[in-house]
Amino acid sequence: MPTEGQITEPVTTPAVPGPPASPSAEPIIEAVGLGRDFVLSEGPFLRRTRRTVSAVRDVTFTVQPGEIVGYLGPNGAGKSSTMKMLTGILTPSAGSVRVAGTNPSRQRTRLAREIGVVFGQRTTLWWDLPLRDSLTLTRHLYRVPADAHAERLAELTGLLELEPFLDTPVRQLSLGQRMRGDLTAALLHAPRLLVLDEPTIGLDVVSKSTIREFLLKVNRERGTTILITTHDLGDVERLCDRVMVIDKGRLAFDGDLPELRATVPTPRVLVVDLVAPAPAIQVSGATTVRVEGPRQWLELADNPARVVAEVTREQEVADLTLREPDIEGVVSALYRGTVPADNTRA
Ligand SMILES: Nc1ncnc2c1ncn2[C@@H]1O[C@H](COP(=O)(O)OP(=O)(O)OP(=O)(O)O)[C@@H](O)[C@H]1O
Repeated sequence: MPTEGQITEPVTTPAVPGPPASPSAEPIIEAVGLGRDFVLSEGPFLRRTRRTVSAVRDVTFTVQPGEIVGYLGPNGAGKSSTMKMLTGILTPSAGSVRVAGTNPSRQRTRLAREIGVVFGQRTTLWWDLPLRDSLTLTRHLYRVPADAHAERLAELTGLLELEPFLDTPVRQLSLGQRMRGDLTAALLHAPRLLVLDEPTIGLDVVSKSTIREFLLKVNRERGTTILITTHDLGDVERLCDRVMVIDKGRLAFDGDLPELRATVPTPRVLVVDLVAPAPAIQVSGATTVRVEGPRQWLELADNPARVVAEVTREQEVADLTLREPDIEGVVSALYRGTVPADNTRA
């Protein structure tokens, strides 16, 4: 079904994918002071008032070729509005954006050669056609040469295990199968940039894992840059070199996962399994925060090696696990606004 993200004009495409990105390359995305307002009419007829909602405000960032960047934020934060500006669906109200050397809203056809877009909640495939026919139509839309199409389709079919359902109408595919089809359609013209809006939404753990591993492979082997919005922090942990967090339209964080963890003082936790239940362990440099039978949880304020040495010297230990700060806790603290909004690179 055509969606607002679907490309409706035929475009030409190079026959072979470009080489992996070099570190000195130009940014593939460059947003400077990007903003988007919506004017809403509210209230009863004849007494309508106009209100302006700033969905995106003064957002500045660059993405380099070959990066995998997560674009996170709570509901209504401005993620989709940003994605729509990057893909040319919306025109910015303020600032500027360049994507793959184009002005997205003015050069949609040129941009379409360079990017692939997947919206997890919608499909760009033809609902009533078998997946194979849908992908053939995509080939014509992008004017991919037949031999290059056959080669890429074979490669993507192998990687995403599409063979068993290539001849099934799209409407009969499971969500996970459809998503694999959508990813194939988005990549058949070998774009340099893949923009993904919630690509794992509603999928089971196996399908999520298949898609994550596939995306990593595409990034590593083809150098495809990936920008992904997701509410699934498993996607972030497995895929993203870098995350940006947007909140109330503004960029609240831009950095890598260790930097993100460091924004919230969440201690590391040592989980100790004793051979038998015992009173709460007392060691310097750690606080026992929970005891359940033989298992105890110690929040570390000190070097784990020193605490582990002391615990094992004084207790009969069956097993030990060191848990890094939970990324989910860090992100929800950011969403709640308990972290100062000055953690951006821009
Ligand atoms: N077409 C529109 N008209 C009016 N307001 C809009 C429009 N699109 C978005 N908004 C408003 O802009 C703000 C940001 O919305 P946006 O869809 O970009 O958020 P989001 O981060 O993608 O949210 P979600 O995670 O729920 O998809 C919200 O307040 C939303 O109501």
